[in-house]
Amino acid sequence: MQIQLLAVGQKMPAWVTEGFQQYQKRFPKDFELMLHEIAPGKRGKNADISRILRQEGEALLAAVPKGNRIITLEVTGKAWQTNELAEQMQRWQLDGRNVSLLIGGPEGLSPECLQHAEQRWSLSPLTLPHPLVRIVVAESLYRAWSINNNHPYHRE
Ligand SMILES: C[S@@+](CC[C@H](N)C(=O)[O-])C[C@H]1O[C@@H](n2cnc3c(N)ncnc32)[C@H](O)[C@@H]1O
Repeated sequence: MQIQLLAVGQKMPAWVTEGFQQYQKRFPKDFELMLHEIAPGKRGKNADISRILRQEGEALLAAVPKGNRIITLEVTGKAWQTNELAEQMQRWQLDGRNVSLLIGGPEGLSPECLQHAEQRWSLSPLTLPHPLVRIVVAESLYRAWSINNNHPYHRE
């Protein structure tokens, strides 16, 4: 299966790119984690934030391949424990569709993105900076994958 990580934010510092790739490269060929970055809107002095949010949301949704399961990353989403995430991953695989995980920009995700979500995933009750979110997501997915595949990465 393919998991597409769709994130608002480009031109990340090297530590973010390296951190994400550290985990991305560990997945086998039949379980691909792909990153698709969306350009953030320009937030000038008098920027119309609701318009920017809507445009970022449109760009995110336009990048989702038809039929994918959409899961939004939200502070107020469901906080899965690692074994629960591993179970979710098994369900996603049985379902046969690929998955798109949506990460918002500085003001979060647009209402349209939230409406399209089949599931909402929270990593923590803390609001995390969006560059960090993609790394934590990649590591958490890799850990869940390792549980489902009896790989020694995860230890109880
Ligand atoms: C800087 S945060 C946006 C904060 C914004 N005020 C909000 O409430 O959504 C950028 C993005 O990172 C993701 N994010 C941040 N913290 C998160 C958490 N604890 N769990 C899941 N996603 C998180 C969300 O997708 C969010 O849209």
